[in-house]
Amino acid sequence: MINQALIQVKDLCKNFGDLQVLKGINEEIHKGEVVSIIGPSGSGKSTFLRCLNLLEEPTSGQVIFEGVDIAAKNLNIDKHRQKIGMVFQHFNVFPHLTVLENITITPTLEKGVSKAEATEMGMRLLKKVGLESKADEYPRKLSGGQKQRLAIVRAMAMEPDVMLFDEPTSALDPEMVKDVFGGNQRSGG
Ligand SMILES: Nc1ncnc2c1ncn2[C@@H]1O[C@H](COP(=O)(O)OP(=O)(O)OP(=O)(O)O)[C@@H](O)[C@H]1O
Repeated sequence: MINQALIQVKDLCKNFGDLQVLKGINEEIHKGEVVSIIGPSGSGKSTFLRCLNLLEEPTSGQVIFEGVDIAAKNLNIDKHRQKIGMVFQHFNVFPHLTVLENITITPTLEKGVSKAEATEMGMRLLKKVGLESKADEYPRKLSGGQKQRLAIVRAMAMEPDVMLFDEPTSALDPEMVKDVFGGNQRSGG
């Protein structure tokens, strides 16, 4: 299909008990777009992102990813999640693995990439974000911004179709985002 949206969100609602957090969201996101979701604390930004990879189950509505409804019974949710890189609010890097191992572990375990190939890709990604000299350090020795960059390249190592950042955009260095991802930027409230 020509110009099909990568992600289509249709009338998405999410309640936690009596609390209505998402009240009928409609949105389309296309390949190459960089979209920011802006809103007050507690307004549902994380909940929205988590609905996109079914970390939260929507109360109603649909999320269509690459033309497939992610709630479809026959959808392989693990395969779906592999296509979506997620950078969590507190970066969630593995403290017991080195910086390089943080990047190589998932592609080798989940995608069958060889250790040598994963290492080569890991070093390439670390170079891209200026962390190649930290490859053999443990994350506790990294600054907050460096941990963030590690979390980003770790997600990118799975070569996802989409990257979701569940963190304040103010914490993201716009130049770095542009450099690493390119793409068109768009903000949505
Ligand atoms: N698992 C849950 N159970 C019950 N309530 C929840 C749950 N997760 C989130 N909420 C509530 O849903 C609302 C939206 O939370 P969410 O984390 O999506 O907000 P946010 O916009 O990402 O906030 P912040 O900017 O502070 O990170 C909040 O009132 C929160 O307390």
